[in-house]
Amino acid sequence: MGIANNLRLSSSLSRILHRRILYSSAARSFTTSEGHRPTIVHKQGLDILHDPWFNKGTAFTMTERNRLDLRGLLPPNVMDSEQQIQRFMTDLKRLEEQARDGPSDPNALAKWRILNRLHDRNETMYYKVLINNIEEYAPIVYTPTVGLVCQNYSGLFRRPRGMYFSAEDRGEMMSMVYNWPAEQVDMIVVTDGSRILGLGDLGVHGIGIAVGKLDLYVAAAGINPQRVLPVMIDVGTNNEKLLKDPMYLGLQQRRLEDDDYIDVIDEFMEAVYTRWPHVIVQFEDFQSKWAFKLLQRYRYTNRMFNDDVQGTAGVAIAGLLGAVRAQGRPMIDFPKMKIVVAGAGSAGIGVLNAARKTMARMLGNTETAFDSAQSQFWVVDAQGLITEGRENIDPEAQLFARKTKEMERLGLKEGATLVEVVREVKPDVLLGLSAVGGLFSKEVLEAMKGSTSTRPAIFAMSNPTKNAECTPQDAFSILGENMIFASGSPFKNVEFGSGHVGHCNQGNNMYLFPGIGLGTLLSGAPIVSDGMLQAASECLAAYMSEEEVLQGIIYPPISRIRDITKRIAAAVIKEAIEEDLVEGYREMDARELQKLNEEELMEYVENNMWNPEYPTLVYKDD
Ligand SMILES: NC(=O)c1ccc[n+]([C@@H]2O[C@H](COP(=O)([O-])OP(=O)(O)OC[C@H]3O[C@@H](n4cnc5c(N)ncnc54)[C@H](O)[C@@H]3O)[C@@H](O)[C@H]2O)c1
Ligand SMILES: O=C(O)C[C@H](O)C(=O)O
Ligand SMILES: [Mg+2]
Repeated sequence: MGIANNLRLSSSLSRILHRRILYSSAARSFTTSEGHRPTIVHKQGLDILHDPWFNKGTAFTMTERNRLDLRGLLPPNVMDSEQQIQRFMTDLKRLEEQARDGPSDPNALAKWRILNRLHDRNETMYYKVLINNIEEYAPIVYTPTVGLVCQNYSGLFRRPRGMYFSAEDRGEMMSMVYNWPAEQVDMIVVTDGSRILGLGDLGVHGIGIAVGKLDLYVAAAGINPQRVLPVMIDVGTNNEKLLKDPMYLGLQQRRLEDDDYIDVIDEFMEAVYTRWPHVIVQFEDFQSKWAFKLLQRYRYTNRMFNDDVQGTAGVAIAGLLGAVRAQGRPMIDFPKMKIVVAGAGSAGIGVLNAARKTMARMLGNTETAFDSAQSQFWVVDAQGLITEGRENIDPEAQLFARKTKEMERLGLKEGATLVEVVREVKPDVLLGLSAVGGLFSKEVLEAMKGSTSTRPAIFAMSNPTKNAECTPQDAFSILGENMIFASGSPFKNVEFGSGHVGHCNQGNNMYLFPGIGLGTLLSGAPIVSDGMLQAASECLAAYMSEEEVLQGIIYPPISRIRDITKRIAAAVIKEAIEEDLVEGYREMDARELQKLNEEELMEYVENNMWNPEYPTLVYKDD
């Protein structure tokens, strides 16, 4: 704190000095190093970016950014006004093209723009619109449209939202963090843009994901929008197109690696926790090689979690338990399920680890229980079935490598194809987190007909829509009305004509992360423990009634997201109390929190959720 305060003092001192120089030089018609007579402004930071008279957006020079406390509030690439206009015009023209050959909803981007403009003008109204119409607009501000937004970000960028820390800012982050105007920040969603949905490395344009996730934090969890902060850490990009694109908004250099990379993330973490010691940091869409390492690095000392690894795991477990119940079987039959997983990245491995632990717990947590649980999974990645025969196997996937001898008995070899695996294993569940659209081809789905389950389940969890492993139409048409279907992106239910409906569940981590964040915040727990994550997942699993699961409805509709989030937050707090992790929040201290019964806990959560209502404003000069 001491260092931060000193930095802060010295940065305010330099601001005053700058101002003096500006004033006196203006009085003497002094010219700047840029050769122009300066315009005196009485604003700094976000105030100047939000003022159409003075705002220059990405054209603020580095000198001006330093002088006006703008560092970190804009993407790092400085552009001249010609480049800015070119970027704007390219985007304007693209709108016409999108109307012709755009995504399934040709108006999705136009809707995003209109909502985004409302967000800039009137935050209360924006969230009221979003909450009241969540079913219609979640797919615009969140998945899948948010993916398209990130892909088109250089054209869509207008007013910055959130903070940018780049590799060029090393050594400066501790002071830059004070450029953010809010004294309190509860929730940060941070990405390095390296794996945006299933769209790959989108570099600095990945900031859209952090913005979209935080929109759900406000809409679903009632986190105060004045206390959320989307963050992009720009360590470069390995996307060849972006490296050459003159319109790219980020650093045009290859990604930092090894210790250089870790140093940047460490510096960012130190800066934000110094200014806001109680903030929760959600890591989002980091490529898997960093997702796991960073999670291990910070999870035991910081209030943080990785949504793709841990949030996805919880949502998948809840859905898998739903699929067991949908067969009319009790949840404790879960360890008998045979599960084929396509994709062994951050999400796939996260799901596998959590599912293995859940099964082992149900079987008594003994060594044999873990062995037996492990044998329920077959994992296929880009190189096919993972066995012990795999060379250079990822350490995270090692646990799930199948024994060569056992596989030979099934006629399967190292690297066997997905269709071969499905044909031989006859799994209850086929779950995709591969980011490969259409991976569950006709052939694979035909092979699933051999499933030994009375209600086979397909989880096509990859995002956005085009990356889904299959559509519900494909799955239901081949596997019949009785199957269970979930997808990461929203799809419409399938009508069978006979009045019967094939229910399309949205298996997306949006059902968990808002409740995990809110519960952690209100408990004051210093870390997000495995138990808290498990409690969140169990709460989601228990949310659906017997009648609903029997109809194949294993996740709630998004219209109920605020209600489920509230319950999940309460379950997370309850678990934190049981683990003696609570430290309280604001006027609710740990001891009082421990005394609350379940009903009071729900009330406590509800009372701390922000609602989009206009407050009465009174002017006070300070
Ligand atoms: N529904 C959700 O809530 C949710 C949550 C997290 C991630 N996701 C989605 O999951 C996908 C993967 O995310 P990730 O972080 O694990 O990505 P990742 O890049 O870390 O992993 C992708 C994995 O898929 C494997 N793969 C590639 N081609 C394959 C093929 N032909 N057959 C089988 N496997 C193949 C790769 O080898 C790798 O193991 C993304 O589309 C992401 O949007 C969805
Ligand atoms: O962002 C989403 O919709 C879910 C998930 O976090 C993903 O990376 O796909
Ligand atoms: Mg994600």
